[in-house]
Amino acid sequence: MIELVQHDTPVPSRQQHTDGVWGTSACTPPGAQPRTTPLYCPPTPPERPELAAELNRRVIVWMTEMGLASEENVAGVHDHDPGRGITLCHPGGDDVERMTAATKMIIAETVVDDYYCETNSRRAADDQQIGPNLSMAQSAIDAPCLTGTHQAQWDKRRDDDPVLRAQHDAFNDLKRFSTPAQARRTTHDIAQLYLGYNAENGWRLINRLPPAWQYLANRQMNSFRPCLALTDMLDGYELPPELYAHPLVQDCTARASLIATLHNDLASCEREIRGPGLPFNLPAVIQAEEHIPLDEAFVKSCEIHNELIQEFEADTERTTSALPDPTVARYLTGLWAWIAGCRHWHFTTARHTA
Ligand SMILES: CC(C)=CCC/C(C)=C(\C)COP(=O)(O)OP(=O)(O)O
Ligand SMILES: [Mg+2]
Repeated sequence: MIELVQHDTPVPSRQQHTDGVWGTSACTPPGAQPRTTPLYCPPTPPERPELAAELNRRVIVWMTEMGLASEENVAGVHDHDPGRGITLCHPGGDDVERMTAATKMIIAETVVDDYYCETNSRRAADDQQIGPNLSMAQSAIDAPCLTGTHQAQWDKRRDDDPVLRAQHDAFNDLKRFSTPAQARRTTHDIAQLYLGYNAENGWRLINRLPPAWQYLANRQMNSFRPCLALTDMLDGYELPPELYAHPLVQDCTARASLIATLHNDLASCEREIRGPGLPFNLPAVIQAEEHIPLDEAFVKSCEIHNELIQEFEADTERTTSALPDPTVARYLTGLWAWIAGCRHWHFTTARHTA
């Protein structure tokens, strides 16, 4: 039985006034203490700052080799602090090489989002290449088998693009520590991730946010699943393919991935609502669907998170009862650890609190 504790989470009070001026909303009278709402999660894991700094140092060196170490991107690494994220989400992890490979994957998957999908300075406002770009990003980790001439053309295209080169190189590094089945897991999860990226773009093109049910179904794919599913590789064991593919384990992995990604939604929602383009996070979706203030939508989002985590408790108990193999319990403990670390990482990293 996992211990869940109440993490009092600050409720955003900022919301746009009718004249577009940001300020303290009427919900929080000046001088009042910020409102909080409970988020139920396992306890916060320990910090390992030296290891986190070493992982960040290593990935910045790697980004330089990939041609991705612009001043903005390096500053972004320090704000995002993926090295700290990996140490928090893998509290038992002690293999620096494996943890570096996992940190590279976070960078690689984030740059695909930043360069090919998000509304920002890296992407032309009229860019319509998300589909072809995501197809190439997937090919960079799931190589096409072409004729010699075409293969050479694809290899050159991949190597000429820092984003594609980063996918290819990070995945090759990950494969050094993965069984073929674990590597195939990652390939599949990232293809799903790109489906999620593409769906967001579809809503961006029509400038509409989806209803909450549809947003959450997509967020389960547009999620940290490629990271959570590395938990056995990082700890140097393998959940056997037939157990990983078991529907009960699949349900646990999917639900844990959604829960962890909602931590991103909650922690980043104010920044995203203030930023350019449609804000893709659960509070913004609920606010738009139910026509309620941001703070109420945020509280409802936390209630959905808490309901999901209760479901996840039931999922894991059902799964360990049905599948008594100790490797299953070890894997599920890794999913819980990812949830615990992800919450703390997101609510304390500069990327979301600045
Ligand atoms: C590292 C990884 C597998 C990410 C996949 C899902 C993803 C892009 C996020 C969880 C980030 O969410 P978002 O697009 O909201 O970005 P911010 O970090 O909030 O800017
Ligand atoms: Mg976000």
